[in-house]
Amino acid sequence: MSTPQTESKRNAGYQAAGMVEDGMVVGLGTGSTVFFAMERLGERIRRDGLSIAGVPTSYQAAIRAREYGIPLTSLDEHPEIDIAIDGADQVDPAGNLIKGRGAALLREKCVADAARRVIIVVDPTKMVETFDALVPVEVLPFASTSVSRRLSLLGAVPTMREGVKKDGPVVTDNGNFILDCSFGTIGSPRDLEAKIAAIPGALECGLFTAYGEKITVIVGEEKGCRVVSLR
Ligand SMILES: O=C[C@H](O)[C@H](O)[C@H](O)COP(=O)(O)O
Repeated sequence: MSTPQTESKRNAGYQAAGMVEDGMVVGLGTGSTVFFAMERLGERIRRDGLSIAGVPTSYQAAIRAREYGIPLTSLDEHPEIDIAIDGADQVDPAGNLIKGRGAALLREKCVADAARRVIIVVDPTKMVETFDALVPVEVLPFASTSVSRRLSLLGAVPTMREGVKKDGPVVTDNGNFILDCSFGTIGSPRDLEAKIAAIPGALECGLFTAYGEKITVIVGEEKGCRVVSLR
């Protein structure tokens, strides 16, 4: 059943797909919103002969892209990406992001970093003034307890993400665990990202604060969508 939120996601995804040009290498994010962009890209490939290659950020993105007929390539083949389309869990007015609800944050950050332009597609519930969502941290299983302790010292309440229809921890596409960290309200996302990055065994976190200059945020509405100007 289609809900207003689904329509918002669809409108954002379709708008982003319209920004892709012939011949581009496209980063394909993970999650429910970016799937609409992939759906529309698949239509453009079939209907208009659009020629692109996608770099998937997860098994889920790769599987869905194949279903939509989007040819795939890799970050090894294309260490520079023309445009990446991805979702987010929260977006602040400067274009900082929290990502990783789907545990794809590590590859998503590699792709965002490699991309010349990043299009973030969200529904209006994701737009916030200040971050307060859980920050996922991908951790090396060997170091999960020591990383958890260090995160606690930074003020987090870390919880190991558990599988659904699988007992025990979520194992990411990279073979690691996820610690979901509650920090309450986050005053300086950039500082926090840097502090987490300095913990050995914390492989990446879901705070994305380095890409505001190349990010365009498309907020889908029930009817249409708007492009947000970043402050
Ligand atoms: O790991 C998952 C990703 O960061 C997603 O892009 C993010 O969680 C947003 O997903 P959705 O579009 O389903 O809300």
